[in-house]
Amino acid sequence: MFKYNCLNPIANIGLESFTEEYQKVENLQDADAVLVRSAAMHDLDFPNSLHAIARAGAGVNNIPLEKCAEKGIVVFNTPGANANGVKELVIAGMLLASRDVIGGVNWVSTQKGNPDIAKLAEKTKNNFAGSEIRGKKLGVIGLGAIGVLVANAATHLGMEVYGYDPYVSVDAAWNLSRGIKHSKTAEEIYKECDFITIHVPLMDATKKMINEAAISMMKESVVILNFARDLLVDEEAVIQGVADGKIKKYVVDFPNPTTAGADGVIVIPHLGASTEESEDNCAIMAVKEVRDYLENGNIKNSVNYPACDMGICENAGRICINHKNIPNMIGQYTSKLAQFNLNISDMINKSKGDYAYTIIDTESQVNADVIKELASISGVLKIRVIK
Ligand SMILES: NC(=O)c1ccc[n+]([C@@H]2O[C@H](COP(=O)([O-])OP(=O)(O)OC[C@H]3O[C@@H](n4cnc5c(N)ncnc54)[C@H](O)[C@@H]3O)[C@@H](O)[C@H]2O)c1
Ligand SMILES: O=C(O)CC[C@@H](O)C(=O)O
Repeated sequence: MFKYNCLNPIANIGLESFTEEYQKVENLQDADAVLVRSAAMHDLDFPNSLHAIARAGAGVNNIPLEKCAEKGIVVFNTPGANANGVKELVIAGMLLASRDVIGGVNWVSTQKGNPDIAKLAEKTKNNFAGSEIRGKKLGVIGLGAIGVLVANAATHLGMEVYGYDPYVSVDAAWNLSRGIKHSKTAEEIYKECDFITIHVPLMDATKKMINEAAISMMKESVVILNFARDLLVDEEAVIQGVADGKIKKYVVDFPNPTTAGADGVIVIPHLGASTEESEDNCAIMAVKEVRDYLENGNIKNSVNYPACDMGICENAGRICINHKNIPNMIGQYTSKLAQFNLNISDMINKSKGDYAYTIIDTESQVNADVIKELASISGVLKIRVIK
């Protein structure tokens, strides 16, 4: 029996794909796996029983990835599963920044019961008039799952789109519409574009990437859209830019005391992925990843351990080892198994940065003594017997 804990509400359609072999537990300390959305996990203590954390979403800045890797806990996310939901809200954000729909709707609600509202609206509507996005230049920083969809959708709306991503994947590049201009520097985007949208992960290297220096290169009346993470932007500098008349609007999906209620800022309460479809997609993918890992030892879409897949075990035994990426680990495993006269029928070893993962299938079952011997090897972080 496997136990899982949910730190946030996870869509039922995903949880329903856990079999009767799984039990939901209320306490993380009892869990083999945790499902999470945006709950902050940095200050939590993780029990030795915990093998996996699945983020039903893309951003993993709420999870201590290194601390997890050190404990042999594999952290998964669900790449692309909520990208369409975010893309649609980014398009809405561009429209809301271009035309004062929010101001207009708010004005109408102040006229409740006014029999002359229709006539008054015709006189007043000019206050809420705006401009169109067709023909404007959009700069997309970060061409991953979301950035590619935003860039392609914007070209279909008649925008001239510039894309910047020094680490763009081959798949993402293939998926980009041909009309998108490839910017080799972020500066080109800052200097050229009327709308700038960022879709990069929050990491040390990207923190406050939109800062005073970046803003100073931007065009007058630029619109900045941030559906990635608030800490990517120096929001004090943005608010100053709005006050100076340089920035027309800042549209952001992450409310905080700096931006809530600030002039020229449209703050959305983190709704990018809050659609039925995105929540379902993320939950289904997260549960699938957890099940494949707990039941077969396979890793797909991990952010702190390498991808590693040996399918379903058809042999007598399977051992999975999370370990440091240092020399001679495989040599030590094979010689320990040889000491116990265990024949290896299949084996795979993959690494990612400082960490590595090995799956070993054996021709006979492994007993507790073998596991104790393997676990005693320096550099082994976690060891599991799947079969
Ligand atoms: N508002 C929401 O509800 C919501 C939903 C999903 C994701 N997000 C946020 O959006 C981010 C992006 O999501 P995604 O699914 O597109 O992720 P992704 O991993 O598919 O794409 C991120 C892209 O950013 C690029 N990148 C990294 N550093 C860069 C840099 N310095 N300059 C330019 N590009 C850089 C990467 O190469 C990658 O292509 C997530 O990390 C998350 O923080 C927010
Ligand atoms: O779970 C959510 O609602 C938000 C998810 C989003 O921020 C992400 O990074 O995927």
